[in-house]
Amino acid sequence: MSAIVEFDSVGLRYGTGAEVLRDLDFRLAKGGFYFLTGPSGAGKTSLLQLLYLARRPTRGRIRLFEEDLSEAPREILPSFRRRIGVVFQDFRLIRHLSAFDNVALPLRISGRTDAEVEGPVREMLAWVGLADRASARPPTLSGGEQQRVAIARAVISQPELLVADEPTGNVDAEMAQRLLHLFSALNRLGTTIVVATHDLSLITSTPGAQLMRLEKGTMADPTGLLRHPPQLTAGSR
Ligand SMILES: Nc1ncnc2c1ncn2[C@@H]1O[C@H](COP(=O)(O)OP(=O)(O)OP(=O)(O)O)[C@@H](O)[C@H]1O
Repeated sequence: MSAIVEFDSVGLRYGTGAEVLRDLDFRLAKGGFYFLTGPSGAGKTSLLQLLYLARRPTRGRIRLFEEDLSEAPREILPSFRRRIGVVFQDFRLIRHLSAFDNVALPLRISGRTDAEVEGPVREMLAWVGLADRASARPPTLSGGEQQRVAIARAVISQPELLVADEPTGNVDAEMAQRLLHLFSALNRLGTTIVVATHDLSLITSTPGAQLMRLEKGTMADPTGLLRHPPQLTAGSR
């Protein structure tokens, strides 16, 4: 089985509190599209933070990109993080950079020249409906506009794994569908997608996507599909 993510008996606690994630055992297939749902406080953001290596589990093992990273030295984590695109719930845009420069950042970090960055960034800003806001700085953008910049930044470098925390929470239904098309297009190019959302319309309009549901820190997996996902390849749906 080709898994991009494997959780084995994973638990997470903050400080000395009770575990907020418990006994997580699941695999995500390379090239899959997953929605993560569950009530507020169920642990969705915490689980995503484990996925994009912002936290380490307090118990169990996590394999990502076929490497066991549970106890990997901190110095090697940035090289893995660069393979992951993240849409944070609170956007985390760089305030003093324009929308254009925020979106360009991952490409510049990977060594692209200004000439190579220009076209893709303009195209991506146009796709998320912000062609005319390229030079605006985040504090002058609305919440929905900031969210779209954050999404553009996360997908621009076609990461192997995209992790998005409520990525359509601040946009209207039409824009939410448009952003979902962007995720689906990225998925067809091979990116594995994990989206935490409460928005059922996103889930029902994405055929082939799988649903993960967290309840009080544990994963419901009644069909067993998360432990034994079917083989998926890019473009298979
Ligand atoms: N930094 C932290 N320190 C201590 N407890 C935390 C921290 N972050 C989250 N928690 C607790 O962990 C539990 C899970 O929170 P988490 O934010 O992961 O849930 P969620 O499902 O994403 O919720 P929501 O849908 O409201 O965003 C909650 O009980 C929360 O209070």
